[in-house]
Amino acid sequence: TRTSRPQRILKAVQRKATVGDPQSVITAIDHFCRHREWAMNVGDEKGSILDSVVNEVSPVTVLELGTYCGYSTVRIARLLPPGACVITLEFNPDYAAIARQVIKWSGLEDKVQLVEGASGDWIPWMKEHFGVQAFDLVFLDHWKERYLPDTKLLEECGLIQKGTVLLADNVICPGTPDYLEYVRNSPHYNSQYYRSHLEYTKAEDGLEKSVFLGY
Ligand SMILES: Cc1cc(-c2n[nH]c(CCNC(=O)c3cc(-c4ccc(F)cc4)cc(O)c3O)n2)ccn1
Ligand SMILES: [Mg+2]
Repeated sequence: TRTSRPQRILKAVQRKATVGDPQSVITAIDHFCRHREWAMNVGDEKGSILDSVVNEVSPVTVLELGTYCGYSTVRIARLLPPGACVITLEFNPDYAAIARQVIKWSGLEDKVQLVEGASGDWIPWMKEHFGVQAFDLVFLDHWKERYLPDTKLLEECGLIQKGTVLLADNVICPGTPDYLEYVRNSPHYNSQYYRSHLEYTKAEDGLEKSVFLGY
């Protein structure tokens, strides 16, 4: 097919959503991915859990690993108060280009910093480049085999401190077994599993919320 799936998602947003209305962007993407083409957005069911965690944490600085088309970026940014922001990392330049336009359509570009590149390359530069002390919330939604190494890297770089909340998508499907084992057995994290379903399907999936307790 001539266009990519992310391009078709953007087209659905431009056709169905209202500029400056983040909820209409979320609704348009969910409708398209449920009724037209599946895509790897966190989706409406797990998205509601994400919303409740964002509201509970009321973070000032958020790190999102794995932007894709910007669906969860919009979900998070729409709940942030003035002055708060989400830094989101995307590896694939084509996904990043679409995400920028989706975020712009939602009117939330002032609350979002989208960075292109690999998590492992960028995390060590976060403090210096963005003036970040530590993250209040980290949403892990990138390559599943990078969840554990990047969590350890965030710890080493001092970007996780007492009270930081890690929220991980896809801990069942596709699955992140080594990450789950780590946060559930570490004395430095208090973890809980939110059972749900893989976006737009009946397959089991869920989010794992882990609060860092300090050293
Ligand atoms: C900064 C940085 C960023 C990245 C990065 N950027 N964007 C991503 C996307 C990662 N997401 C997924 O692969 C994913 C897959 C499924 C899925 C697929 C197929 C199935 F059959 C079932 C489930 C479902 C999901 O919800 C997912 O999130 N990684 C990588 C490295 N460094
Ligand atoms: Mg995901």
